[in-house]
Amino acid sequence: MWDSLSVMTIKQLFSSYPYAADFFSSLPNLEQSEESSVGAYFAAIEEDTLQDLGIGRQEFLEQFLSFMLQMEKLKEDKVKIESITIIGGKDKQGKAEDIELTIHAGEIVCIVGPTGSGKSRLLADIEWVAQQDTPTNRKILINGQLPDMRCRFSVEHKLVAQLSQNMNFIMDLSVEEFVSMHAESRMLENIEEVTSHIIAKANELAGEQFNPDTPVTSLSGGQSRALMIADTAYLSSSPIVLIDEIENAGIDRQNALRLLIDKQKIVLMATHDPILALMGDKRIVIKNGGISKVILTSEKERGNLILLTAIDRKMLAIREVLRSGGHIDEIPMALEEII
Ligand SMILES: Nc1ncnc2c1ncn2[C@@H]1O[C@H](COP(=O)(O)OP(=O)(O)OP(=O)(O)O)[C@@H](O)[C@H]1O
Repeated sequence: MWDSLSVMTIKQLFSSYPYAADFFSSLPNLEQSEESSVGAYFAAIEEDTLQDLGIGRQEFLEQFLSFMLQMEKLKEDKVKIESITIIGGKDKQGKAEDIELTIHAGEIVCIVGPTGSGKSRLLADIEWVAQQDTPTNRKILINGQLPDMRCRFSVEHKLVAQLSQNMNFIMDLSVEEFVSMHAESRMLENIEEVTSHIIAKANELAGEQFNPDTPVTSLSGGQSRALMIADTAYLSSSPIVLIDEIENAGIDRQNALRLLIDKQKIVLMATHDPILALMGDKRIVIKNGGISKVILTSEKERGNLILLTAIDRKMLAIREVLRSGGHIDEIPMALEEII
């Protein structure tokens, strides 16, 4: 199998692999600095002269496979997250935030509040595993305890997958190359199948279709978002998913959220959208930089989701007419019929 891997594929594998430098430094015959040894190995892969570094191509790749498996195992052992706890800090005026909120694996928690109130800040506190060292002075516990500090600063122990409002690609790759590189780094067997599934799902979410050979740099904001949502849903192993306003991206947001929900994960989502907010188990209300209350989604509210979804479908249909250059007065069913 290894012999059939092209030098290009091996290079792609390493450039997408976050622990490539750790792997290279675990190899023998490294008298130079870590950085130049990585360079030396890269050059040797490129020129197919690994033998000169005292390691055959097959042996090199087998060592890489076993290294990757060890890293995955380490990650699973270390990052079994059952809960996160937010311990209150202070609001923008310095008033104490009197709260201790624990969120368990499998829960979906929405964050609501006016523009500029501090929703993204709360997500950032969780992403950074804040320890009273952010403007809010909040503290985040993992499984009820102070976290292992490695999970704050190392890519290797990263707990969080984040879908932020702004998303730009800077790589010169096609959509297919981008997704399959990620799938390869996750050591999946059916890379082609997973890749085309992710691209198909992303296209379901995005309004305007794109192809596997579309360069990632030419995707629109909504298309990039759709691709990252599908990619996160199928390939991310992070136990916590943070989502900042999927509603603004012009994508099918209910479908997007359904994709991201995983019984094992903790999902936190900042939103201004009543439908998404009611799809959560509870919602954190932010006011003036602080958590002002936490509301459990009631059965009555859930019941209203049916009506809200019908209104939303109507609005989507109207938007479609608008997007395709039609007249709004052509909509057959009136909005009053729903309400
Ligand atoms: N408790 C706090 N103490 C000090 N600064 C804060 C606090 N909470 C939020 N901020 C700051 O307030 C600003 C606005 O917060 P943020 O961007 O999180 O708002 P938002 O609710 O996400 O807004 P939008 O809905 O427009 O995205 C940021 O600069 C943030 O760092």
